[in-house]
Amino acid sequence: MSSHSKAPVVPSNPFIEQEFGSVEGLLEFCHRLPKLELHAHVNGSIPPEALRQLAEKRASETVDKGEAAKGALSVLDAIAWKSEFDIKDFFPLFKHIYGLTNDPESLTFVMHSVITDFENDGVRYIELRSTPRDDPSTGLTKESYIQSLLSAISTSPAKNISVKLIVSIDRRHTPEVAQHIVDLAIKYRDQGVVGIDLCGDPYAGDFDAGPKDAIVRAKAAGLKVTLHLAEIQNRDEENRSMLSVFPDRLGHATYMSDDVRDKVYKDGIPIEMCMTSNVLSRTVESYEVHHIKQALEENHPSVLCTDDKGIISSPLSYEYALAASTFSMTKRLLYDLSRRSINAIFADDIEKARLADLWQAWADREFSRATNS
Ligand SMILES: CNc1ncnc2c1ncn2[C@@H]1O[C@H](COP(=O)(O)O)[C@@H](O)[C@H]1O
Repeated sequence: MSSHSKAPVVPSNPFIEQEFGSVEGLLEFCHRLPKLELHAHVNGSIPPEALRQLAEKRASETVDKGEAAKGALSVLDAIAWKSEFDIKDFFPLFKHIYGLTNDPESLTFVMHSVITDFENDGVRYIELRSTPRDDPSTGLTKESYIQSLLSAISTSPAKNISVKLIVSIDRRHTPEVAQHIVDLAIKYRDQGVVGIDLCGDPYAGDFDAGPKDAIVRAKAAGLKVTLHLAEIQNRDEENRSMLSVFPDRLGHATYMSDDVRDKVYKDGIPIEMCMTSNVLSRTVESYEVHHIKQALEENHPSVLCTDDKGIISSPLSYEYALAASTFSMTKRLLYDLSRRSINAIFADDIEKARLADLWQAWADREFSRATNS
């Protein structure tokens, strides 16, 4: 098996040397910086070591589950691809992971690994998202899937991170399934569910004929909504229809026509930016031309996120470091970017105030230290 790929290389330049001393200094700062993660898919965020452990455990079990293990090991192999990768190669990987994360025990293991992994990277608040699934082979239902994730959140050993759940609808889901998922999100909203996401292969499904009505109902019920929008080109009609449901945040928002971008910017809808994921899946050519550049220049609310950290191998601290290196961002600008992301969270004002205090205390220590030294 090929070895697992490394996190992206953060290039140095004179600005980085002046502001952070070195790339190591930059990475150390970005690791220490308190961060929020608002766009992370659970099954795409499983640390490779955890996936391997799960696969090895399954391989030692029944014949059928051994097949699932083989599939997952092939994902670990695929993770070493990088240079030949494309967004169309991405979605088939998940069916292999799903063969392993299909009962409460494995879901708990996975959630604990994912949460601890983000905590260890200095993430202090996370909204994890996941698509509820049935699996007749284990008796898993969409409802027991959500219950398993929520119960894993409450038993997580990670104590320095606050965790919420966004329930995802897949673009391939029928309107009935989408409505059922919204029912479940409403049912569990007092237990940690904060919103609904629309995700999945952007080449599949049809927003108007599929999940739109369910998402309108979710909004009417007071749930927050985030939509993967414009991840690929030539979806202008769909993008306009998506904006008509008043999403609270957008994922990616890469290929917006002028009128769509004008509306998104005018309405100040925060965008979850996943730079490495976009570059590796080739929906964006390079970090330098990533659309976060324009958003930062125009002061549009932008949140740095990882998307599928288990597959793309880039922790959130690296996304900050890459932004600093690419767009010459100072320590203060990185802090402000992270701090402003608090405004975009789906949790209530009490949680926002708690986080604001946490961030302020960090800044007081960090920046007075810098002034005093
Ligand atoms: C590359 N960018 C992306 N664009 C759209 N959807 C994505 C995605 N990355 C992941 N997913 C969605 O998240 C699911 C895996 O996590 P959960 O099973 O929900 O936890 C994938 O099946 C896909 O539907």
